[in-house]
Amino acid sequence: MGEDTAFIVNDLQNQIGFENGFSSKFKGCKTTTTIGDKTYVIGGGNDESTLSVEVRIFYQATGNWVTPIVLGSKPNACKGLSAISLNDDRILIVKKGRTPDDCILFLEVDTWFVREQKKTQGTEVVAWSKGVMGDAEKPVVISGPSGVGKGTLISMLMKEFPSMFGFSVSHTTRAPRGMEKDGVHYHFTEQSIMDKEIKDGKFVEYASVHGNLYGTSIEAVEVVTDAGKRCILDIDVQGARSVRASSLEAILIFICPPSMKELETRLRSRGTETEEQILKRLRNAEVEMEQGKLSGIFDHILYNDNLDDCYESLKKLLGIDGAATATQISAHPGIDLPADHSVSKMDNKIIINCGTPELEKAPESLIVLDVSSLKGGAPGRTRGLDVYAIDSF
Ligand SMILES: Nc1nc2c(ncn2[C@@H]2O[C@H](COP(=O)(O)OP(=O)(O)O)[C@@H](O)[C@H]2O)c(=O)[nH]1
Ligand SMILES: Nc1ncnc2c1ncn2[C@@H]1O[C@H](COP(=O)(O)OP(=O)(O)O)[C@@H](O)[C@H]1O
Repeated sequence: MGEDTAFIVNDLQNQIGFENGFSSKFKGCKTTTTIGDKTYVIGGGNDESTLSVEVRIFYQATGNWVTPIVLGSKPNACKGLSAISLNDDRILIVKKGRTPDDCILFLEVDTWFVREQKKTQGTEVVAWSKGVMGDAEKPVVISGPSGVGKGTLISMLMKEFPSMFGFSVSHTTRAPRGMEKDGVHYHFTEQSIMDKEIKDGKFVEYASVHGNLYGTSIEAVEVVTDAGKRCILDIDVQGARSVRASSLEAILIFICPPSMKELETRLRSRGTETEEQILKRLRNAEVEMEQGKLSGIFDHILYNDNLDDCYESLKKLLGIDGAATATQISAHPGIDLPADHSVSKMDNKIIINCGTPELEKAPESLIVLDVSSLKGGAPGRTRGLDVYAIDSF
């Protein structure tokens, strides 16, 4: 059994004077944890309404401070913050809050996602990820050639199960079609802006498709999961390959047309592309079909011949073909963690003591966080948490 108590911030403050790494406005509350020769100082100010939790890294070997690039949604500053390292690749942060995704957070410091970002950025990178209870349903990736019916199938799913599924709104540099709305169908953007956001690590994946840039932002996926819904992504084969290699742990489905002739008919009858664009999409469709069927990227292949039949098969794959299983992902139970708490680690369990030390006779209340089944660092989310409370002892 190993035990690893959370750092006492003042000790490190005295030893290395970490005020150097923070501006004076971050005087309020900080916590630290050390992994190897790096000490991560994580802190926020006293004004909870305006500031977010900031991160600095102190290199013990050289005595240097680094301000890393911070990806993901920064949590708001608050008074009670504790940090504890898990497997040397992420730091568990516990803070005052009412629900697990509000008070249990992870700062990824050496996960696959962060290592990839460090390579791209050439500097220190850390990423915030919210703790998610249990095995939230995996995101669903739908791919297939232009005109095969991806959008139609996704619309049917969202219409029948509006509280269960949420669409990941991609960014694209292509022009909007007649009925398309910015922020609903796509975030329509410019190449230079999107290039910068990609460089800043804001995207889970991106690809150049039919001459335009398309990408899924971390935020697009987070917005859906924050609403307690299962995320659906409509992305091309290159994007699906990136997702397959990532920690997103999605189910990947490729939709095939009954024939190339029928694909052309659908594309033409949709009437949204110029002749030149149609020809380009049909040429690309040949390659996409080959990669979709043979690459091993996809978990399932569906043929969209008769639309209703294909939709029924899709629901079956997602486990929602019977009314009994068509339930919404349940909301998180509240845990109401106070600012005044202490955190320690025993094996795969984090023990959060919410007792009030000043009141000697007050019953101690423990919250136990089981981290033995953590699933990946899906950008923005770390699944597989089990949280339970022991009221008093
Ligand atoms: N990699 C990637 N591909 C995307 C994304 N959003 C859309 N796509 C793909 O881009 C391609 C073109 O999409 P679109 O212009 O809407 O045309 P459509 O395929 O005819 O509906 C399709 O294969 C989409 O699946 C994204 O965020 N990432
Ligand atoms: N099974 C089907 N049979 C006939 N037409 C279909 C079928 N599925 C979709 N369509 C039609 O084909 C066109 C292209 O579908 P869409 O969903 O826009 O494709 P994608 O999103 O894959 O580009 C639309 O006009 C749609 O109504």
